Amino acid sequence: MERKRIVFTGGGSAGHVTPNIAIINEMNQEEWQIYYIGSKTGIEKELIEKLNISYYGISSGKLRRYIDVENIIDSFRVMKGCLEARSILKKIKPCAVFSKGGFVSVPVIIAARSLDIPIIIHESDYTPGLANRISKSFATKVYTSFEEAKKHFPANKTRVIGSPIRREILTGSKKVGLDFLGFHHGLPVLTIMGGSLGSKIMNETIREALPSLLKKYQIVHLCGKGNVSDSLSNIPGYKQYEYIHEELSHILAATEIVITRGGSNAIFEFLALRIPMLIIPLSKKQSRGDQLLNGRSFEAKGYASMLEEERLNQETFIQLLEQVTRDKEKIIEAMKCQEEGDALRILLDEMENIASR
Ligand SMILES: CC(=O)N[C@H]1[C@@H](OP(=O)(O)OP(=O)(O)OC[C@H]2O[C@@H](n3ccc(=O)[nH]c3=O)[C@H](O)[C@@H]2O)O[C@H](CO)[C@@H](O)[C@@H]1O
Repeated sequence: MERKRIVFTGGGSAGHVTPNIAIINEMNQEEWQIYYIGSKTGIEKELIEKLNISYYGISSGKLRRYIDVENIIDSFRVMKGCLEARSILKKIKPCAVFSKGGFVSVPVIIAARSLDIPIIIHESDYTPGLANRISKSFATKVYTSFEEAKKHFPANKTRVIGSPIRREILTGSKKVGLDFLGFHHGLPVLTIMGGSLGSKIMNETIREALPSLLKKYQIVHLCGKGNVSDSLSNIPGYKQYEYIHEELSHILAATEIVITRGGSNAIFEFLALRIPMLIIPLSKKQSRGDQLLNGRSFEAKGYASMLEEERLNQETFIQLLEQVTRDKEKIIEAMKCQEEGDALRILLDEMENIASR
């Protein structure tokens, strides 16, 4: 029997790829032939090629919210990407394109639309990114993680489902995590995730606070590419990694508190794992402010405390961390009251649905 064909797209940072990985890992490859269209050099290429599925790299331009001469060059790259995506899609003839957003998805969506291929998009953030704002009118179906994001999309084709989380993230072992880290049971584990790309300001603040933090915690620091500090590599109770792959589930199973950027996928994973969070969102100066809104929403629901980057210093950081440590049980109780949907199942059913039409 011929396999059903589907194309995934999304990239630029891991947050636009890990939900795709969650779905791909659940699809039976004897029934589905899965393809991925991403950029030629982005993180999606590295993460997807590990899965052993066909990967196509296309030209793509950065989508900027400000005026820049680079925008002219990038608009040509996007046009080139559209033509490349169109010829790939014509060859594959998929039953649908699933997009997680990020700038590389735009040419793929435009090409899919021009070929009348059904398009499903998922928006992870409180407000849509530029790519999904462009894509929304072309989409057949839109899914969102946040209830509050729904109003930005056409009501008749939008559904709130939460975040599709990699199942393996939820099945880690504390013992394996502690063994991997070389940590003991005596002090709680604090994990720091500065977003999939790391965060300079978070890295600096944490490293300055290390002497006092290490009296109370064992620390895992996911610090982003090129940010491992050799001078700190032999400190007992402190482990740094640029990016963690398979071991993440075990590290999180061993984690008591997490300090994180406000990236949607990460915070939904911590919520599902009931790990209390201190969220330090990317500021409005460096982004459209989506992480601030994500963080505020989680704080209002009692899942986290939030510290805005402008207020971040040693004192506020330690104070807020102590607050989360004190409120840990209360936060976990609030997390347990969250209505649990199965976003992954809903998306898999949707794909079966489209393929059977
Ligand atoms: C700078 C930027 O544009 N950030 C955006 C990006 O964040 P970013 O790419 O940081 O994405 P998220 O925080 O949403 O997700 C990161 C993903 O990477 C995984 N992970 C991370 C570190 C690691 O060592 N190993 C690992 O597997 C996490 O478990 C998670 O699944 O996409 C998010 C979702 O649209 C947005 O909310 C963010 O604003």
